[in-house]
Amino acid sequence: MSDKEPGKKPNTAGLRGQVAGETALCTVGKTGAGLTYRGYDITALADNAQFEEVAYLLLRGKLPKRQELDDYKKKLSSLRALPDALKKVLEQIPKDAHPMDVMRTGCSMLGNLETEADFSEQDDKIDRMLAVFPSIITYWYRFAHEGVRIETDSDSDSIGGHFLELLHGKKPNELHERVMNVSLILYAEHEFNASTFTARVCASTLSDIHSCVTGAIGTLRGPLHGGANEAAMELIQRFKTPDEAEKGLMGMLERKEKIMGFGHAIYRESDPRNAIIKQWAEKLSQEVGDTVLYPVSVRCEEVMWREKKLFCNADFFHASAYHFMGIPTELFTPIFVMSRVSGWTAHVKEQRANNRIIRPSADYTGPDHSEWLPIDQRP
Ligand SMILES: CC(=O)SCCNC(=O)CCNC(=O)[C@H](O)C(C)(C)COP(=O)(O)OP(=O)(O)OC[C@H]1O[C@@H](n2cnc3c(N)ncnc32)[C@H](O)[C@@H]1OP(=O)(O)O
Ligand SMILES: O=C([O-])CC(=O)C(=O)O
Repeated sequence: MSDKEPGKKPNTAGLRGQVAGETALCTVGKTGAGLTYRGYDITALADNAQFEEVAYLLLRGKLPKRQELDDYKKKLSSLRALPDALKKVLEQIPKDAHPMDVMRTGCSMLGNLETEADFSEQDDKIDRMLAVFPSIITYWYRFAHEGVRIETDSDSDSIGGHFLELLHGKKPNELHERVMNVSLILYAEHEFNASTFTARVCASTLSDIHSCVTGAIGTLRGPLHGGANEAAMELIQRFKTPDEAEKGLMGMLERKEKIMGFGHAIYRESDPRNAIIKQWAEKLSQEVGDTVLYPVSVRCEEVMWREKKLFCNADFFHASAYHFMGIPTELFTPIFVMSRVSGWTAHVKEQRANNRIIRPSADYTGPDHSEWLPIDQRP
């Protein structure tokens, strides 16, 4: 049922439709605009930009010139090493831990070792997180699963290429590096989504940058938000053919189950990131000779639109795209973190620059007055 029906009171649960602040970073679902970062259309960015260029745009307020981008990438490449104390902590985390919990702990530990003493340090702390997050997740993953202590530098000058190189122990091919770059751009920023709002609430108390990002990681972890890309993978892997997928989805819809990777809190007809990642998923599917996952994903998309007018969000085709590049499913959401840390921290900077503590009100629904009873007289 649409909230827009005449006479129907809008459903504002989940703060839907409420303006909770200002931002110059991003528009989501604005009529005719789709998704923009500082006014740049997401398609133009995904077609032309490097992720580091987009991070610079979000964090420094303008696209870098050639020399500025070269310097920025050099700086990020120089910040990839893990402190020994952080390696020790990562080595304690069990193999069956969720990698998002590893990211959360990794970020928090980094905040203990390299604390932001003063907001004047924020840009350096942010650059460090952008540079070191791929090292945190791949160091833990390969230590926990293969028992190796990897070196965390690589020849790759891009964050996406660097991640793949550390994960697989070899340089990625051009297509994979390109897709990682596009993926990181698509996930970089999305206005007042739940994890970004978490970061801003934390920032509004004048807390430190690692606390803001640690809280945001915890919020992104849930399957209704970033965790949906992993859940989407689990879904599509259940089906061996498109017909099986159709039957399976129809059953799930009948049982009123949530289908992960579909729907959105703000977009109503499509998520502009989907068309972009879908094209790349198709290219990757051809590269690996896949005849199952991509056609199954396409059928899921058709069925969900036909039955419920629900469309794929950014997460759905990311699942098969990442899978085709040999990325383990449980690392999908940490990749989202490696990207969204740019958006989160750009929002923290924006909040700090014009701050008032975020403290909304609640409609009280409890009893009017409760009479105190001593403990042994309580019913
Ligand atoms: C990068 C990202 O974070 S994108 C989001 C990733 N999350 C997912 O993919 C999880 C699956 N999707 C969902 O749970 C939801 O669509 C959300 C959380 C993204 C948005 O939630 P809401 O804003 O509450 O959705 P919305 O108001 O559009 O829901 C309308 C109706 O469609 C249903 N619906 C929405 N998405 C789905 C879905 N994926 N599967 C089945 N039904 C759905 C809702 O249950 C609701 O039904 P109701 O009116 O009977 O209660
Ligand atoms: O905007 C949202 O609610 C969720 C989302 O798509 C994102 O954070 O990328």
